[in-house]
Amino acid sequence: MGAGIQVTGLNAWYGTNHTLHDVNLNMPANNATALIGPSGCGKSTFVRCLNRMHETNPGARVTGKVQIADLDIYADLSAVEVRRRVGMVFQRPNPFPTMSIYDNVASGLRLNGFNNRRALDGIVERSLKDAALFDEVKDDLKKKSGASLSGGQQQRLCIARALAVDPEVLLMDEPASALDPVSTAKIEDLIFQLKSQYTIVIVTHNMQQAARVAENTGFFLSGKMIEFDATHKIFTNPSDKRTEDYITGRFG
Ligand SMILES: Nc1ncnc2c1ncn2[C@@H]1O[C@H](COP(=O)(O)OP(=O)(O)OP(=O)(O)O)[C@@H](O)[C@H]1O
Repeated sequence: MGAGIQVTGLNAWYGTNHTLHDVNLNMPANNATALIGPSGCGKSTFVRCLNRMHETNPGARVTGKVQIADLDIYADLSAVEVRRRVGMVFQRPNPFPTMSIYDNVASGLRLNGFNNRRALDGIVERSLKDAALFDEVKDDLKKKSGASLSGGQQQRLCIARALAVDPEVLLMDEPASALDPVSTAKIEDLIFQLKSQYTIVIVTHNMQQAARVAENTGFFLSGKMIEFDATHKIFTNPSDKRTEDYITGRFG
């Protein structure tokens, strides 16, 4: 099951560059939340604070609180435990190119010391099915490398790899922006299905995509969360003039 995410007073810096300013946000479990806003407003930085990746940048700093279910991810869990619970998919599909499809999906579990072959077979199959890729690759699991797949298939492979360790949250940073329209539609369908099992946070520049997949949408500007509300409200009747200017294309 997915877990809700509660962010309170979150600030983030790269060195002296204060990038996120006092962000407060409540993302319900088993929903998709879309994050929109102009380039450089801090969307990626924000999602990287949700799985403690931000702190891997030299000189980077985070203050405030991020709770997943009832656990404070900075106080109660190690970074490794957080990344087990919070999977991430990036803009460019990044499968391990020389590993087989099977080994790509199994990689996270093996890294955690999980080696039961029969159980691994079951998890790899389930993860590929959940990522809507199994039928396309089932005859080549151990024969083909991750790099031999199309871009859209590679992105679904990366989703399967993220799902294999059974996370509660899936972060997706512009997961379809490098894909063609057919592959994009598949990823959007997938997000819809995955919501029943995971809480999804998706960064997107595509407002139609946000409207299609997300129950709630947050609008970032200059590192601040300007408005967070039901997606239909954000796109039809936003409360803040700056949100309205952005969604109507008056700036950005
Ligand atoms: N590794 C880094 N080191 C220093 N500054 C960074 C780093 N990554 C991002 N920044 C800065 O942090 C700010 C927010 O960037 P971020 O990538 O979070 O924005 P974004 O909204 O995701 O942008 P885009 O939509 O273009 O991906 C920008 O000013 C950016 O220059």
